[in-house]
Amino acid sequence: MKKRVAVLAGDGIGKEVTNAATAVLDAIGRRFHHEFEWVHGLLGGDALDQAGHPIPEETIRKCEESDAILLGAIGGPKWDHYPKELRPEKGLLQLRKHFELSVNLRPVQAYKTLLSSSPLKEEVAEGVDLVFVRELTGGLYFGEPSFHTDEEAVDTLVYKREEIERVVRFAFELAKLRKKKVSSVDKANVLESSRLWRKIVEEIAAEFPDVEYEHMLVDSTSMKLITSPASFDVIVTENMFGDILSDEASVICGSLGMLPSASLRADGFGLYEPVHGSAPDIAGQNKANPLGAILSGAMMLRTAFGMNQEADAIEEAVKKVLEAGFGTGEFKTQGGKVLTTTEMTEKVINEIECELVSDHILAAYQ
Ligand SMILES: NC(=O)C1=CN([C@@H]2O[C@H](COP(=O)(O)OP(=O)(O)OC[C@H]3O[C@@H](n4cnc5c(N)ncnc54)[C@H](O)[C@@H]3O)[C@@H](O)[C@H]2O)C=CC1
Ligand SMILES: CC(C)CC(=O)C(=O)O
Ligand SMILES: [Mg+2]
Repeated sequence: MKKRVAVLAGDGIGKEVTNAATAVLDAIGRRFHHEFEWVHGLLGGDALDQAGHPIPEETIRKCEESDAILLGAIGGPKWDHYPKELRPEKGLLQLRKHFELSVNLRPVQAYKTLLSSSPLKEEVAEGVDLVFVRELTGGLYFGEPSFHTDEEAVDTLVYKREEIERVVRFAFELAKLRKKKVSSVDKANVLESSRLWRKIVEEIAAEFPDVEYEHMLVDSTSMKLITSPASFDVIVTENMFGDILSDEASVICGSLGMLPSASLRADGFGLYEPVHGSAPDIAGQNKANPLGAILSGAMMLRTAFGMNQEADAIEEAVKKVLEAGFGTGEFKTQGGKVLTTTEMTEKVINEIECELVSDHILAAYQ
């Protein structure tokens, strides 16, 4: 099956981890007889430098003509002084808005072999398997007016009923397929938008009597994510809270570099990217953990193309490499082996190709 994927590598480690993801997906293509056509486009600071805009028209067109979007990361100090409309981050926000990618899934899983790398006690991190369902195209990141002068600064937080309904319903549907628990996170003791959010959660919860739900305030949620992360199943929340809490939760499994994500439109079209940013502190050093990007590739296979077996193959390969004690430099590996980005990518590809050999052997004796 041939699939066309727009690849927007972006800035900093975005390029390194996206190369890793496409190399792994090519290995999957060889094993399962799929062809991926990679259509490269500019986004972020790189686009600003080369085309004068953080999201050129041509990039939008390439994405429109593709079956899915694979993204690295954007931004960096080089572009921080640009006016807000030209900042790399604005390019990413416009992309999300243009494609109406309103539901952002960020799964967090504790890998047994990485428990010792978690800043949490092993018994606290163990068994964590939760997913953030984050609203992605509303709230503070998009509200107008938004400006600052030397004397004042304004950001606007607006949520429309339908924006809340869409993401909350998605969270309940997802919980039905998992452990049947939704934690809705807001700041309803202070914010009007959170009060509407809470009301809508109650309405939608009534449609899902078999799903348990709770309302939680964002401040105490940030504490509970650290003290009892395994108590969560599906966490649904608005744009900024989801952004912050998911970075916090990433360290449960030892590194921000491990977390993948999918950003989905109502019809299933999606963008797949690791949760982390462009990491200017390690960019260009072949140090970045590529697993968040590689696992985002697995999410793409499963969600965009219905390639479940292929997605499983990537996730299994990642698990095996971690179980063998390999990790990238940011892990506090205890006696494990530290790999570069390219070495880690090769290890994952080797696992996939090793299975290819055994598939061939099995086929010969069928
Ligand atoms: N989706 C995106 O493209 C995002 C872009 N950004 C942008 O990235 C830039 C840097 O932001 P930061 O706050 O530093 O966040 P960051 O996520 O880039 O980095 C935070 C810390 O985590 C480490 N880290 C991140 N990804 C890693 C990986 N794959 N392997 C190993 N270590 C990793 C970095 O080295 C750094 O110490 C900013 O310009 C920001 O706007 C930030 C978040 C998301
Ligand atoms: C870079 C921003 C636009 C958003 C962000 O940090 C994220 O979506 O994780
Ligand atoms: Mg973020």
